[in-house]
Amino acid sequence: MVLKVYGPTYASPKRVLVCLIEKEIEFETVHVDLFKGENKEPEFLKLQPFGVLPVIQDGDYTLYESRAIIRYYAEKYKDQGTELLGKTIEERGLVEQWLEVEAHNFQPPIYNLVINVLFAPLLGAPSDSKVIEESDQKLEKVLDIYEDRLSKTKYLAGDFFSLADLSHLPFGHYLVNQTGRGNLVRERKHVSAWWDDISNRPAWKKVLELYKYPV
Ligand SMILES: N[C@@H](CCC(=O)N[C@@H](CS(=O)(=O)O)C(=O)NCC(=O)O)C(=O)O
Repeated sequence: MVLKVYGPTYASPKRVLVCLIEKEIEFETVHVDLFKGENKEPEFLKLQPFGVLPVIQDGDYTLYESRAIIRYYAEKYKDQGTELLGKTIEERGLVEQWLEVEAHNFQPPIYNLVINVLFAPLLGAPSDSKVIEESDQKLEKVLDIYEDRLSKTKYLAGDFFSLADLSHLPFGHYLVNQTGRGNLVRERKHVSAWWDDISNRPAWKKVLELYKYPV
């Protein structure tokens, strides 16, 4: 049975897809239409009770939460494809640290901008200007910390590409290309060079080619 990834056009499922391609793991995708509410259907909720994407089915093994899924496959296929977890426990610690930073400091403000700058106007919903302003301010501070870190090491966990860098791709793509705030990256020399490096990796370009973002 081939691994099934439910999504796949949305940002968090793309985090899983790019990891599977880097690890040279075969998979199929199952489209779930969020705009039609298919993620709230009883059948889907049996797989993912929180009603969000992605979820994977690998034989009789089911897993959700994109960062849990990429950690699982990066470990399970440690010796296949791109090495993504570092070579020592100290490097692994830094990979985990920056994975958490991405989840708790990088993605949330970008998610708020995607909802309020990108989706709200499309759906005829009101945008929250206070949330937009707070998200811009939070991102400035976060990216200043990234600029300092990336002035010392080529990648976030060290001088090697890892799961931590990979995890930034789906929402970094929104930030740089679709929120009108790409300048926040471009104004920071090391962050800009890092973004160009990781977003030009063949695996990510393949994800963008095969699975278009919904907007
Ligand atoms: N922490 C979850 C977040 C999943 C999530 O919020 N997915 C969004 C799609 S995306 O924002 O990641 O592109 C979703 O399904 N949203 C549907 C909904 O919120 O009803 C993960 O990383 O898997």
